[in-house]
Amino acid sequence: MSKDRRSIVVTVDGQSSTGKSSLACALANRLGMNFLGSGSIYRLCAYFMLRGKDLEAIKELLTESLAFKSTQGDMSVWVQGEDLTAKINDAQVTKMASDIAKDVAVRTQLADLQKGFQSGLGLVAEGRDMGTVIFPRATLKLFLTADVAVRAKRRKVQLEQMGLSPDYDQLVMELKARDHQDETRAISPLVPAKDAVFVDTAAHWDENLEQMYQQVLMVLPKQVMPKEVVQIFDQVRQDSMRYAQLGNVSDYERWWKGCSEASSKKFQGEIIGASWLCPIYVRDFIPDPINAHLSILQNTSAVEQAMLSVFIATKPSYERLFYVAALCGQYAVLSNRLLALQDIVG
Ligand SMILES: Nc1ncnc2c1ncn2[C@@H]1O[C@H](COP(=O)(O)OP(=O)(O)O)[C@@H](O)[C@H]1O
Ligand SMILES: Nc1ccn([C@@H]2O[C@H](COP(=O)(O)OP(=O)(O)O)[C@@H](O)[C@H]2O)c(=O)n1
Repeated sequence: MSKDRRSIVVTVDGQSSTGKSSLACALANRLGMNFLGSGSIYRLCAYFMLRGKDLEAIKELLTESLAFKSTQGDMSVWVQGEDLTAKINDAQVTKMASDIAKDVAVRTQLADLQKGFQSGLGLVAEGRDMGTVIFPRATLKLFLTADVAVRAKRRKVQLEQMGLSPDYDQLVMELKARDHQDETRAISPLVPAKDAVFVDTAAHWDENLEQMYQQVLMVLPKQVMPKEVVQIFDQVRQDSMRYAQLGNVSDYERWWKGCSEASSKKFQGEIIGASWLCPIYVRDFIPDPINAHLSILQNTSAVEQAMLSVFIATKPSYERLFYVAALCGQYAVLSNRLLALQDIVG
């Protein structure tokens, strides 16, 4: 069965403390998509079980009132309006979460809850089995890695910020033990999906986020665009690179004019309003507005960013939107007239 073009899911799997939840939550915000923190769901389940609640009641409670919030590089978890982030990160809940995660009844109930997050514009789902078990047909599967020493150091800082006092050596031992337990369990073990893209998160947080965002930009348009738009897009991409190398803008404009007229005829009525959207977004992505026209030609990923932004901003049907976005992309790459853009933006 082919992947459903309309359903965008980005999965972020990986070992403990590689940055799954904080990076995936920030990525979801940047993309304007829903976020699912499956690790927190296992932690909450353990937390409420320790307080005597049964699985059904926990599932109901979380379905009704679970919320994730992203705050400056960290993610917080709220249930019934209460921030439970620190409480679900203490050592007892952490160990219990990994223990109950081996239980098939727990996994089945929580799988239903997790799949329910797939609505709206798209979903970024974080956890250990998001790409392998819960969303095997995801649009993009990222798998985060980092050395255990790096992870333990980060986890120590994170827990200290929550008011806890962890010991570094103890954390290294716990991380290794939990990784081993998660990797070797019989159901849904922590393994990279066959089609996963690896991201080493040893780098700076912003750099990791940018890298993940660029991965989305690379796959998303092709995943959801109709074939004929993919062809247009590829052509724009190739030609823009060629012309950027040659520095020959006028030939490029001539080509675009013909192409644009043909597209306008083909998608008549579909492109209303599109011509002004793209310049606004491209302007936001280009750090040096004076040389924006050159940057656009030299940096084709700006076109992809523009397309994605238009997609996020307008939210109509994917088909229609990507006709618009592809044409916006052409416009951005080819128009090459900063004054005209400013005139349009006003
Ligand atoms: N470069 C980085 N990449 C990912 N996380 C980082 C980075 N630098 C610091 N961190 C911090 O590491 C901690 C662990 O990240 P978290 O998202 O909770 O990991 P996980 O969900 O994989 O256990 C967080 O406090 C996060 O802000
Ligand atoms: N999709 C998931 C997410 C978490 N889990 C379990 O839940 C525990 C806590 O997950 P977490 O993502 O909050 O843990 P960290 O990676 O933050 O250390 C893990 O040790 C796993 O055993 C899982 O089995 N499947």
